[in-house]
Amino acid sequence: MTAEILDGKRIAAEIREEVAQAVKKLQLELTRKVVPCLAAVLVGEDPASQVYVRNKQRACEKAGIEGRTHRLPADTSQTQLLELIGQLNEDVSVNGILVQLPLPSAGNGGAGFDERAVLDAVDPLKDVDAFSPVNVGLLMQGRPRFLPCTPHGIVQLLHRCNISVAGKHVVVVGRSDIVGKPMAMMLAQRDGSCGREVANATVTIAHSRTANLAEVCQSADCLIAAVGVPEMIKGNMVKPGAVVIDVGINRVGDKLVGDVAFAEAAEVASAITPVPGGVGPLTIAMLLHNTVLATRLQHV
Ligand SMILES: NC(=O)C1=CN([C@@H]2O[C@H](COP(=O)(O)OP(=O)(O)OC[C@H]3O[C@@H](n4cnc5c(N)ncnc54)[C@H](OP(=O)(O)O)[C@@H]3O)[C@@H](O)[C@H]2O)C=CC1
Ligand SMILES: Nc1nc(=O)c2c([nH]1)NC[C@@H]1CN(c3ccc(C(=O)N[C@@H](CCC(=O)O)C(=O)O)cc3)C=[N+]21
Repeated sequence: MTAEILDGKRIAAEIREEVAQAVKKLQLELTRKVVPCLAAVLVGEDPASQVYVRNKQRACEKAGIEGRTHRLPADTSQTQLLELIGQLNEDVSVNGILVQLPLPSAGNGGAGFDERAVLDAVDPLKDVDAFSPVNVGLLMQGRPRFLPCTPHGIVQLLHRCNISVAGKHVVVVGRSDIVGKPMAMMLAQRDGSCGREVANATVTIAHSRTANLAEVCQSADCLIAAVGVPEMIKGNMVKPGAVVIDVGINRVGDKLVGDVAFAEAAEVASAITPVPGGVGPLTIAMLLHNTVLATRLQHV
């Protein structure tokens, strides 16, 4: 193996420590004691979400943030879910709201959800995922309030590993609202609003309809895989010396694997993120960061 392993876990710990300091600093600025509070809403039993919720709760506690998880059964109705979000919006002790995606689809006891309507209901000032239309719009315009956690984590990882993508070709495989789309937008920014050092990339977005995906990937100086298909990016799709960022979290048997065939890709790449211990921990660190930012917006 030749590639440098980019230690997301270590960098996430560094960021979490900074967040813990930011919590203390905020508390010194305020006259009455405020403990930042993140409310997560988990409907049903999506496995990637379960991992996330578990790790998030621990990380909150360590950073001096209160984590509350609202677990709802898969057959919860849209109205009930919207009612809970309404309560969390009103509750001044709640600073950040996160609705775990994906919401259960119709069939497993429930009628399914209108995901868009649910995300629209979250108060934009508490929208620590940055999924609400206001926050997506602000990001598109290059004046973000909250940056979405996973892409922001990747920006931080690149920056803190001294990897610049300015002028380079980045291929993002995946165009979801949660990872691929905002990732592509952030890396193409000209003005440093999403992290100066990593902006100015030339970005290609690839997806399930991309023709010649292997060739497109081979042309990437930096390849970011956010697909949700275990180990679909093979070693021969990676350009020698490329930086490979694996966003995928796939449970295969009792193991977590990424979207990249790690061992093969690590033979070719100059640097690569592992799964676990890569992007996942950074997502959580940036969520904590956003929770403190939200608390500041609401109190200062
Ligand atoms: N590490 C972390 O912190 C996080 C990890 N994840 C993980 O990242 C992965 C992606 O998540 P998410 O973005 O939400 O996933 P989605 O399922 O929402 O999106 C997947 C994207 O990949 C594309 N795609 C699917 N199959 C192929 C294929 N064979 N070839 C090319 N493109 C393909 C889809 O294309 P099309 O649009 O055409 O359907 C779609 O754009 C998952 O494993 C998820 O668990 C997610 C969030 C955070
Ligand atoms: N509204 C919403 N926002 C999200 O950001 C969101 C979501 N819904 N739904 C699910 C996906 C998935 N996701 C993960 C983030 C971190 C880990 C994580 O910490 N992974 C560890 C796993 C360690 C382990 O427990 O084995 C790692 O990669 O090292 C996992 C999964 C966020 N997501």
